[in-house]
Amino acid sequence: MTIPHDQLRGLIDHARWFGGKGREWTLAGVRRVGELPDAPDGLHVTIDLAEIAYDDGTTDYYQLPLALYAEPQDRLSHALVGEWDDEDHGYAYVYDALHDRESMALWLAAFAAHGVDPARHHDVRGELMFHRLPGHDLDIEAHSTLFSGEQSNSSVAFGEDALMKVFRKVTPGVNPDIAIHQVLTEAGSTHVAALYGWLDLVDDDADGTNSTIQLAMLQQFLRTASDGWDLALASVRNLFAEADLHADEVGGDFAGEAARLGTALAEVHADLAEHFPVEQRGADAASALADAMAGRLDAALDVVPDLAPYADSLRATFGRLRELDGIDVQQVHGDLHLGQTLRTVKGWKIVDFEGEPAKPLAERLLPDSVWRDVAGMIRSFDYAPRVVAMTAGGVDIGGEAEQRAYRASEWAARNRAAFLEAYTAALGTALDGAAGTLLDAYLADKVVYEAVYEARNRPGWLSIPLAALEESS
Ligand SMILES: Nc1ncnc2c1ncn2[C@@H]1O[C@H](COP(=O)(O)OP(=O)(O)O)[C@@H](O)[C@H]1O
Ligand SMILES: O=P(O)(O)O[C@H]1O[C@H](CO)[C@@H](O[C@H]2O[C@H](CO)[C@@H](O)[C@H](O)[C@H]2O)[C@H](O)[C@H]1O
Repeated sequence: MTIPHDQLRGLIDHARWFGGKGREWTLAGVRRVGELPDAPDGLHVTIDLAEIAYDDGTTDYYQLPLALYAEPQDRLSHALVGEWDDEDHGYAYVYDALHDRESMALWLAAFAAHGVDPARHHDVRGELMFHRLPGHDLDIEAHSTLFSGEQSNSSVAFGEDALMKVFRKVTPGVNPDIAIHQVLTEAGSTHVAALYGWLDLVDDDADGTNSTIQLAMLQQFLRTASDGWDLALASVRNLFAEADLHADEVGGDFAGEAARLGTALAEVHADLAEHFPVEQRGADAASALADAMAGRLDAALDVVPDLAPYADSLRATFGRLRELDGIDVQQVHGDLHLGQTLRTVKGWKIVDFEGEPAKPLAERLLPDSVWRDVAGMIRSFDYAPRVVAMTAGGVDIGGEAEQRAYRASEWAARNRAAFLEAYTAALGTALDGAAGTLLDAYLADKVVYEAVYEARNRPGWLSIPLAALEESS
């Protein structure tokens, strides 16, 4: 019997990493693409690809690492996907392998055994290829722990040594997260976690050609790092707790960190400009970009009708971009926000160079303007105080909500200014007319993207981008 679709549908539908929420879809097929070598008796660790067909005719593929046990595993009851008569391995109790230390140990061992020697890149099934960069000995005794956060992919830490990110939505081609981490690691950048390795699926197409799907990456685990988003929220809470003090007078002021983030981003942009193509594009590129942004707005209006009152003003912002003589483009992060930054004792690190999860992979490695990343961070400086203000709750005694809104704006403006000043100073650029127009357009495009993202993933937070639009209208 092949894999029963109804059991997998439940897994996919409820997963945080499933990007098709809010759309009509069917599970069109499930294909086994790999199996990890050296599993003990009674266990098979497989990788399947689920084909999701949407009612608009488009298709996505999601990676499902599974653990097929001959016997039920009580310790994994929380990760049970179902039980069925597996085509390859007979009757099996099937679990999400990322929750299972036995299965993850096999993944790590495969990186250790097959990754470094090109002659041994191939796994026993001949489709999975484990790669490693030299310079780090993996701790193969380390136990795995699955991250529980809000993620588009799934991350598993191995002790204090390594972090493996398993890409969920996969597509043939180069994954920017791997490509960019490889370049920045080899360039000695101090602002990323070093890349240790990655896993490819070499897929034989029906016409006999090969295409590679990148399934996972393994990197340095920044175990003691603090998430930039959490640090920002803590700083806002400090400010809100001191009703009569300003941001610069409160202990947890974030402006120094915002400035250091600006410098870190500038250094990453400089490294990316050195190692990936840089182009100066003409007026056509500016107008094409404006059209793309306006197109995204039109599509967003169908999903979030609440955007309608702001549509004219947003279109005017994109219209100013259309008038520019040209734009400079290079490799950028593509989806930067505070949740993609980690504060370590050695400074800020930037993570997750995969770009915007909603975009096709091929588009995400295309050069873009650095102002896209700058806008992403600035939107995050706007989000953090609004989230704290929104969740502060309680009865509004004596205009507390109004006071909090005022202080939220103060926090956002202070950190935006510190970040921008440090960023432009480090690169020797200025936020002149054209750059200002670009930044405004990217800010508008991001707020539209956020409205759709929140409507689909966190409807309770849709008010955040809408409030930002209201404030600037
Ligand atoms: N090298 C690392 N060490 C420690 N934590 C990390 C590392 N890379 C990412 N993280 C944390 O893991 C979480 C998910 O990482 P991310 O790359 O953003 O995944 P996704 O692509 O699923 O969004 C984030 O909260 C991030 O702070
Ligand atoms: O981290 P991802 O690449 O999956 O990015 C997506 O999810 C983000 C939320 O986790 C989302 O970011 C938005 O919410 C953040 C707070 O949770 C906020 O700091 C960002 O400014 C805001 O855009 C991101 O847009 C989305 O692509």
